[in-house]
Amino acid sequence: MRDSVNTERLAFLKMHGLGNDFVIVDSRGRDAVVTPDLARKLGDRHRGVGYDQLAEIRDGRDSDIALDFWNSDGTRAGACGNATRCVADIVMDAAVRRNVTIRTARGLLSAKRLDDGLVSVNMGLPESEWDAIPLARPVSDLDALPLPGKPSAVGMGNPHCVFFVEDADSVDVEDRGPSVENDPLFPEATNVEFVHVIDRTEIRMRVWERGTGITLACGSGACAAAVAAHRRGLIDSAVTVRLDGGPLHIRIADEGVWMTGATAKVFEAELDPSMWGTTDG
Ligand SMILES: N[C@H](CCC[C@H](N)C(=O)O)C(=O)O
Repeated sequence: MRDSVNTERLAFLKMHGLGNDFVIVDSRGRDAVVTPDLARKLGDRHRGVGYDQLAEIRDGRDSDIALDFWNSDGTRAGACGNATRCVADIVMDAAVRRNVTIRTARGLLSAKRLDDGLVSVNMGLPESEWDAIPLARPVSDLDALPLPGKPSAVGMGNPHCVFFVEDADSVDVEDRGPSVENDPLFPEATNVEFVHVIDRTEIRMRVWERGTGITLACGSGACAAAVAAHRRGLIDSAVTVRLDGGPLHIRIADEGVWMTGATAKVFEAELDPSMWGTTDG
């Protein structure tokens, strides 16, 4: 019963990966506490804490831990690469280990600590069928969607629509993002990436995230952009994706798409009881 936890203070951790920022709630050993209502309240940068995604850590059954992801508008996300790296970071630290397995809606992911301290996660294989991404109907070519600009569709456990543009820095992301996010071609809406290729090992990307808006980085989006660029023959299998918040290193391998980058702890705090445990409609 959620009412029974109404007077408790809810501990959380704030972290970010390249400015893609997260609230992390550890619900191991108890029932899940995050609801759409709580996710929205915490996601409010004025009246709550503010985050791009909320990650709730759950007990793993066939894995070390499980993770649920929420967007700041209270919707769920099937994948979140940067939050996965952040949580992997603290879980590996606490257990004095250099690897961890994580069950997500997307499947079983594995993460590891590299010698330079960066955290690497295998985000799994991209979805390549229209109904797995998902799209609303079959298309003849995932790399030439029937939308202006002929973007690519990539599923990384969540949907991505990748536009190849002349100059990602001159795209009005706030203007173009929302209409693509909600285009009927994407029955569950989509994340939207604008990408230009610098050379075969480097691309520049800016992102509009489903359920959140502009963010400084998007890990699954960086994977999707690399997959789309690779499918088009524009890059090698290892590439640095230059995001507004910094670089992510992506390597497309037979076993999945590896994503590597920095993670940072910001603060730990407790949420006032008045913020949560209230009705969810
Ligand atoms: N920032 C996240 C992606 C969030 C995707 C979410 N906005 C969705 O609804 O799919 C990442 O690092 O992968």
